Amino acid sequence: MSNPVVELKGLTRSFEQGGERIDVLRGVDLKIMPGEIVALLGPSGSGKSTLLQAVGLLEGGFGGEIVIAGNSAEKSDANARTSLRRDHLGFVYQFHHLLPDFDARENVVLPQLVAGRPRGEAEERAEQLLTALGLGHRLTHRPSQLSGGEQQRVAVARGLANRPALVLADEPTGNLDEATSDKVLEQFLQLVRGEGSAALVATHNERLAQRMDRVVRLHEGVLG
Ligand SMILES: Nc1ncnc2c1ncn2[C@@H]1O[C@H](COP(=O)(O)OP(=O)(O)OP(=O)(O)O)[C@@H](O)[C@H]1O
Repeated sequence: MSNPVVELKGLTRSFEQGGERIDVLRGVDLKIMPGEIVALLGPSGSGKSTLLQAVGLLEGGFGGEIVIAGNSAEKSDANARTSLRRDHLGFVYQFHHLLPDFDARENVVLPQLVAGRPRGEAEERAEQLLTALGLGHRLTHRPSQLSGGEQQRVAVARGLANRPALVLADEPTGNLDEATSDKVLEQFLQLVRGEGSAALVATHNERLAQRMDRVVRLHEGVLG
């Protein structure tokens, strides 16, 4: 049997606020297998973003163990963690964070160049992903020339560009109206399934969560 793409064992995280300690994550256990799409539900402030930041290896300060594709993050130095992130993970945020001075295609090309892919191949991949998302006619538009839904679809293409084993998505459609949100999420799920990637998708939205393979709920610092 293959390795889980991510395994969390007893993950903890506390913050100090006004001299008071808040235990946000109190021992989170989670295992995601290749190709599995998991919805992470929980009310505002329950720690969904904090959990995604842990898995994304973007911040320290966590207790417990994070294993990405068989590699323990705790046992890796900063360079090895960067490689783990680059080789295995993709990110889609609620607000797209696209580079404003670059067009849609270039926003999807750049992370591939950083990962060492030749420009020609990177452009081909960017065009393929953007076309699959219905943006074949928007390749040379800059973010400011795109609608909110279009911007978010470019962010989806960028998150998938390097064929990550696991896509981490934090409220990927949270800033869109309901109809657009449904459409973008449907395209996101279809593309992730087609690519065979796994995904961990934080959302408040129970209805959208039901479209995924499995739902986990964050409540009082643990997953139920
Ligand atoms: N850097 C920080 N310093 C202090 N407290 C923090 C920090 N980051 C998060 N918190 C606290 O941790 C708790 C969980 O925050 P988090 O953003 O993970 O929740 P969330 O479930 O993603 O919420 P939302 O759905 O509103 O985005 C909140 O009470 C928040 O105030």
